[in-house]
Amino acid sequence: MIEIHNIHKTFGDKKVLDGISGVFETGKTNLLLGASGTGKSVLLKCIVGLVKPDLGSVTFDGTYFTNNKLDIRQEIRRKIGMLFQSSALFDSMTVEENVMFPLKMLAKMPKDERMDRVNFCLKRVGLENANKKMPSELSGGMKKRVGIARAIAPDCTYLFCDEPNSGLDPLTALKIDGLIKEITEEYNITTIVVTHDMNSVIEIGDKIMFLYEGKKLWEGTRDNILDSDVPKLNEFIFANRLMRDAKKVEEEENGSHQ
Ligand SMILES: Nc1ncnc2c1ncn2[C@@H]1O[C@H](COP(=O)(O)OP(=O)(O)OP(=O)(O)O)[C@@H](O)[C@H]1O
Repeated sequence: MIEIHNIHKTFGDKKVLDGISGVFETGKTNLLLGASGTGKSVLLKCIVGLVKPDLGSVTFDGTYFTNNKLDIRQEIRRKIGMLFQSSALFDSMTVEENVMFPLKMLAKMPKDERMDRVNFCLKRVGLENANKKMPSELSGGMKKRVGIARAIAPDCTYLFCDEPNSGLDPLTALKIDGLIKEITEEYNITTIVVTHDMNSVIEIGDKIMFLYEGKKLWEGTRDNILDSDVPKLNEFIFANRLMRDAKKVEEEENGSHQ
């Protein structure tokens, strides 16, 4: 479980995060949802320690992270896997070398054990025969899969995904979402996904935090998001025609039951 308390961040005179608190649960896919520029990525970076909040704290499974001693922060960082928007694979390395990379950096693991772990992770994401391929030979969806394999390779406890669906067709996006959710549940990790994709909300939103202009306006699950009474959230959701239709069906069904 990750807890954040009263996170503030300002760049120059622009307040980007304005006192955000909340809990991200273990074994669940926790979404940070909001329109472009609302501070989702900055909040994610504050949580992983890539950006220092001006005020506020982050706690990983009860261990205080922000401003703690370097060795404690490093210990927590070792348990974090990251999947970046662009997949961020090393273009000059094969798939196998990309997934091996964090194992070489972080773990004192014998070579054959490292290789077993790489093969295990590639198999888990459905890429068992791609070891020797170069990133340039892969489709967007395959690159995301390699990114996921690399993120989970060091046996992560926390998984952070920044817009994992960007640039993917809807069917591939669905598969990547499904894979993230499956892995989260299978290994009981705490996953945070930054997204503005309503499909992801409906497919994998176990817990959703909606941000607007640096503030948390709503928190809930995919089961109650269509019933929110927060105007800014409704504006965001029902900009999507399918969501408007879903709401209409729900209202008609409720009407017919009364
Ligand atoms: N290092 C930085 N220096 C100055 N401003 C920044 C920096 N990082 C982010 N910002 C600003 O903070 C605001 C929030 O950015 P952020 O990337 O968190 O938005 P977002 O909600 O993730 O949007 P998107 O969905 O488009 O990625 C933006 O106005 C952005 O320009």
